[in-house]
Parts: sequence; C-alpha cells; structure tokens
Amino acid sequence: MVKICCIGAGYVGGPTMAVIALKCPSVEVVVVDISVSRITAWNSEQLPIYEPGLDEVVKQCRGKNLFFSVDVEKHVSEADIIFVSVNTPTKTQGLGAGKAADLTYWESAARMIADVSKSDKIVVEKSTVPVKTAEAIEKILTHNSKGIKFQILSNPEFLAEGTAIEDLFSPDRVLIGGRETPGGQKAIKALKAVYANWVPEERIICTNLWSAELSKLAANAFLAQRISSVNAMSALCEATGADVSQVAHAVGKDTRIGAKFLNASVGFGGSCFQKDILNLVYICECNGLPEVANYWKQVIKVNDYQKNRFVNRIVSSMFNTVSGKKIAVLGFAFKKDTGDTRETPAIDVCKGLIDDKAKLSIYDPQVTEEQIQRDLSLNKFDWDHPAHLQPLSPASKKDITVVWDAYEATKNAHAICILTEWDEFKNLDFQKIYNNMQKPAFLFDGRNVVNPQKLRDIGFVVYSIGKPLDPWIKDLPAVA
Ligand SMILES: NC(=O)c1ccc[n+]([C@@H]2O[C@H](COP(=O)([O-])OP(=O)(O)OC[C@H]3O[C@@H](n4cnc5c(N)ncnc54)[C@H](O)[C@@H]3O)[C@@H](O)[C@H]2O)c1
Ligand SMILES: O=c1ccn([C@@H]2O[C@H](COP(=O)(O)OP(=O)(O)O[C@H]3O[C@H](CO)[C@@H](O)[C@H](O)[C@H]3O)[C@@H](O)[C@H]2O)c(=O)[nH]1
Repeated sequence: MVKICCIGAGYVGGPTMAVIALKCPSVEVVVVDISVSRITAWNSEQLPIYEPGLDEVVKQCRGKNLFFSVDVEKHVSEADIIFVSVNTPTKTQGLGAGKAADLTYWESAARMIADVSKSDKIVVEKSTVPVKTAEAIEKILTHNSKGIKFQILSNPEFLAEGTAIEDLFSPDRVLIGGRETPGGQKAIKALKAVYANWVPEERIICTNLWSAELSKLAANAFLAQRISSVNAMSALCEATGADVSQVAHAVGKDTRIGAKFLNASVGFGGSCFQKDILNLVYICECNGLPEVANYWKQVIKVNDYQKNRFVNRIVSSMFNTVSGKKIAVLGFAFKKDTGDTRETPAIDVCKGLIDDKAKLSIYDPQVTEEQIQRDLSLNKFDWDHPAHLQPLSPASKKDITVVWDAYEATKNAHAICILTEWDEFKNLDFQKIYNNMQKPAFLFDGRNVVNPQKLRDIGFVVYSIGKPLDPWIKDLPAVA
C-alpha cells in the first residue's frame, strides 16, 4: 500500500488529501500538523475550515484510509510520498520584508524530513513557493540524508476556496514538475499514478521543476491582473456613466479574453494573490528585472487604490464624516462560501472607517467575532503565521460589534456596506431594512449584489462599484 503523508492540515492540505483518500482507496493518507487544535478539529464533527462538500468527503474516508495526527515524525518516516503544504507567508522582517516569501516553515519541515527519514522518499512541494525553492530544499535534504535518496517534485495547488472540492474533483489541470533525470522522471510517474485514479491523462501536465514552480506564481498573477484591470475600468465607468458589468460582458464575449473573473469588486482578497504577486515582484527584482517587477507591482497598487476609493466614497457621500455613525458591514470573508478572512478587503475597509471614527456593526454568516476582532487588531502580514504564533487575545476594538443577523446589523444604521457576495444578501427584505435605518439611508455595494434601481425606488442612496452614479453622489467632488 502506498503511504502518503501531508505536512500541514490547512485549507490546502486538508481538502486535497481528503480527495486523494476518497479517489484512491488503496492509498493510506495521513495529514499531520504541529497545531494540536487543528488536528483535534479535523478529527471532530466540526472541521476547522468551512468548505462546501468537504464534510461528506471527510466522513467517507476518515478512519479508513484518511487520518489526521500530530505525530508528525512517525508518519513522515513511514511515508513513501510526503506532501509539504505549510504556510509560506510574506516575510515581515529582514531582507525582502513585505515582499519575499518566508520559508521558515518550509525549511523546518525539510530539516525534520531529513532527520527522521530511514528510507527513500518523494517530497512534493504543495505550498506555493518562489521559483528555485526545490534547489534549496534538495540541498537541505541531501546534506543530512545519510545515503537516503530524496526526489523533489513541484505539484502546486490551483484550488480556489469556496469551490475547493469541485476544483479537486475536476481540476482544469494537475501540474507536476520534476528533475529531468531518470530518478526525477520515475518520481513524476509515481505521483502521476496517484492523480490518474480520477484525473484524465491529458489534464496532467509534466514539466521541469522551475516551470512548475513559476507557473503557479504566473497563474495567480494573471488572475489577479484581470481583477485589477476590471477594477481600474470601474473607476473610469463611474467617471463616464458607463456600466462596468456591461463593459465586462462585452469584453468577455471575445473568446480570446473570456468571460470569467471579470467581476468588479471592492478589491481582491485571500491568502494568495497579494502574497504571491509580492513574491513574484521580489524574484524579478532579485533577477535584475525592475521593469517586470513594476508591471506586476501595479496589480497590487490598483487593488489598494480600489479599497481606498471605496472608503473615500463612503465618507465623502456621508457629508465627509462618519464619526459616531453606525455603519453595518455585511460580509467579512474574502469571498462567499468560505469563513476565511485572510487579506479580506473587509479588513482595509473597516480599518479605514474606524480611522474616521465610525461605529461598525458587522455580520458574516461564517466568520466569528473572535476572528474579526483578531483581524482588525493584527499588523499587516502577521495573520498568515500559524495560530500558535499569534497573540491569543488581541485587544478588542470597542467601536465594533459583531452580530449574527443582517437585520440586527442594519438596525438604526446610517449606512450599509456589502463587502462579501453571500447569496443571502441578494434576498434580504430591503424595505424592512430601510424602515429601520437612519435617513438618508446609504448603501455601498462593494460586490454588485443588489439591484441599485430597486433600492433607489425604496429610498436608499446607492453606490455600486463601476455603475452609473446615484444623483446624490454624482454632484459630490470626485474622490480617489
Ligand atoms: N488557501 C488556498 O486556497 C491555497 C490554494 C493553493 C495554494 N495555497 C498555498 O498552500 C500553502 C498552504 O496554504 P494554506 O491556506 O493551506 O495554509 P494554512 O495556514 O491553512 O495551513 C498551513 C498549516 O501548516 C502548518 N504548519 C506550519 N509549519 C509546520 C510544520 N513545520 N510541521 C507541521 N505543520 C506545519 C500550520 O500549523 C497550518 O495548519 C501556502 O503556500 C499557500 O500559498 C493555498
Ligand atoms: O471576478 C472576480 C473574481 C474574484 N474576485 C476576488 O478575488 C479574490 C480571490 O478569489 P478566488 O481566486 O476565487 O479565490 P482564492 O481561493 O484566493 O483562489 C486563488 O488563489 C488560490 C491560491 O493560490 C489559487 O489556487 C486559485 O487558483 C486562485 O483562484 C476574492 O476576494 C474574490 O472576491 C473578484 O473581485 N472578481
């Protein structure tokens, strides 16, 4: 029986390994982590992450060929294939701070693998890493290996949160990079055999190590660039009376461009896009390519601009001050169908409003009060370090309340901000909400989920990203 061990039981390690276990009944899969609470949750009825369809997959295989354990060394030493799916956050200190990937967790995993291994192993990079990381990992492994042979493969993950199970069941592609040596090719074949249990052969792409590592960073950069492109257009739409949804539809009909990933928003969030682009920028700079670095940097700059622009719209529309005003924030997760808040634009928008002394009442169907308080207290980039390295009870913000109902959040509010596109926000009783709000009642839609005209008919002053402006807002000076 092939034994797989995955180091890192997070958003990638957990779902990915659960699907491998489901699709490969003859493979034993053990997911290990240094976080005791995370492993306890994986072994309980309340999984540590919310992901549609995940519970069913875990229920079907847990205890049969899928196990979660904190006994990291035992399972690593017994495995034939080791996936490493630990965090690779942005460095907060030292050389490359604010840009480069922090490989501390990866390096310590590699050293541990070298220390405990007693037989040959295939080590798979599942985490997103800078191009050429495999070379460094190889050095760590072989310098300590006592004659044991390690083959390093790059097998980046392309799942998106909220659709992880769907993406894993039916991936657009699986990418495997390895050394162009007989040993490297044999390792590629072994990993390919695992995926071939459910992924059609033509969707499994095999490349050299550096192409695989770089393709992951490139894919995220291209995806984020589409969002910054449409968001940049949204500002121009507001200035000219064009409607960004109509422009995106017309542009996306060109089959060379394609319709997906062209939704204008308050900005992209999530643990990957910003981190991976910053990392790409740093790699370009290190390779003496400042023009290329600046090109990609602009994708982040436009994203920051979009978040600032949204806050400025709110404040300027509400008589240039939100001091002491109750603002209801609907949605805090970085996208719908996840409870993940890493790099969510809601953090920047809420911080911007708090700076202007607003009182926030926040509702998200999947995010807890503790998480929201933590997110609004942490410094930039600290969020992506393992929970046990974060402050246990950060000082809670007094100007924030977190409630479990959109109607409660909006009661007596001066304004509503929609920051996540949860489906339930489309079907709220906005007449009831309007009746219970202060007047004029403002609604700022950062995700284009509501029909602005219907809400204007009720009496709301509505701002929707990239849409023709409400007469109320139109006459105000443009802000950026
Ligand atoms: N989240 C996504 O949607 C996604 C998608 C594709 C790729 N990625 C990449 O995958 C990697 C993991 O992302 P994630 O979202 O799963 O992160 P995560 O923070 O949810 O999970 C990482 C886990 O690794 C554990 N860990 C860290 N060091 C360890 C060690 N030495 N031994 C054992 N466990 C250790 C942490 O405790 C944590 O539980 C990152 O490189 C990320 O860029 C993420
Ligand atoms: O048209 C769009 C599409 C997305 N978003 C936002 O972009 C962010 C990222 O969304 P998405 O890409 O769907 O989720 P992630 O889970 O961050 O997935 C991305 O990052 C992962 C981690 O690297 C990759 O594996 C995935 O392929 C890649 O899509 C979210 O804030 C979305 O709301 C928009 O604003 N407009």
